[in-house]
Amino acid sequence: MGQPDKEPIVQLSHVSLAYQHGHAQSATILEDVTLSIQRGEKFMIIGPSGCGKTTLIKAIGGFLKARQGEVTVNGVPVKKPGPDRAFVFQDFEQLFAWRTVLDNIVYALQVTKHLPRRQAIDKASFYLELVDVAAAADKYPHMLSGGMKQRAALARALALEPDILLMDEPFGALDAITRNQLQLELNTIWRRTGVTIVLVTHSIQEAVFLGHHVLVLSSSPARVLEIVDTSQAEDLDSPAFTAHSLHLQSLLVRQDKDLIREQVVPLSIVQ
Ligand SMILES: Nc1ncnc2c1ncn2[C@@H]1O[C@H](COP(=O)(O)OP(=O)(O)OP(=O)(O)O)[C@@H](O)[C@H]1O
Repeated sequence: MGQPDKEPIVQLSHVSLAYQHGHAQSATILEDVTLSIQRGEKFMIIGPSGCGKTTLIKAIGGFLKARQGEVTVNGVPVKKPGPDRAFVFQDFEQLFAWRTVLDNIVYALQVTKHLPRRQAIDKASFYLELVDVAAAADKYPHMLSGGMKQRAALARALALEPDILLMDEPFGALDAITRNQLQLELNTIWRRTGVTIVLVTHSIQEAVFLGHHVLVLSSSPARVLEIVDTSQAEDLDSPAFTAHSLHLQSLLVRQDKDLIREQVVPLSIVQ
């Protein structure tokens, strides 16, 4: 696996966060979270159900404001969402239902990057090819399988050419075979684009397979339990893969009964 640059692109410094509803505030969700994400790395986030994984990437995305501490991207404090950060969610219904796949991307490029239509079509077509969904360019979202919808959502996010791709359980609702294919393809896309990927997952195996680093959050309020270097554990049959998987499982064993149930035996990845 290639190594990311040794230069932080995202930094969280003592970030604490609660949800604000008018004058009322929720319980603390993130507590004193400090971490660095290197430019060009694949950074995975795991933790117990409901601990605050989505909250953390939304804070990086600029959708939530820290109550204490600071989130910076490229050294600049994050105040709001920006085109340097693109999201892919678990939900299959991320695309506009009334636009074709191609038009979904063209529209995003026109609104966000103010590209002329011809240029937007060329760029959209390039990224549809890259994620292998060009054949569906003229289809509407309801005509696509779940896997194709996720490919299209990924193409739209990549077409914005963000510095950071923020992915919230992007493969969580897919069948095992499609999920494995998309994991492999995400690695290929990452090699071709070098984009920094921050990905939330419930799967230890996915985290170890894809990640250079895996952040393990504690149960509520979420604190950093450990950041594990998994950059040498891409090979599913390797002792490193099994050792990291077991280590992560042991970290979570008292935190989340859903993760305890997950098998740590390496998946057979479909090539
Ligand atoms: N808008 C909101 N207002 C108040 N509380 C919220 C809001 N959104 C999320 N929460 C709470 O914040 C906590 C963390 O939620 P979050 O979605 O970040 O967790 P998660 O780890 O991503 O969850 P999951 O494992 O289910 O995907 C939960 O207790 C949740 O109920």
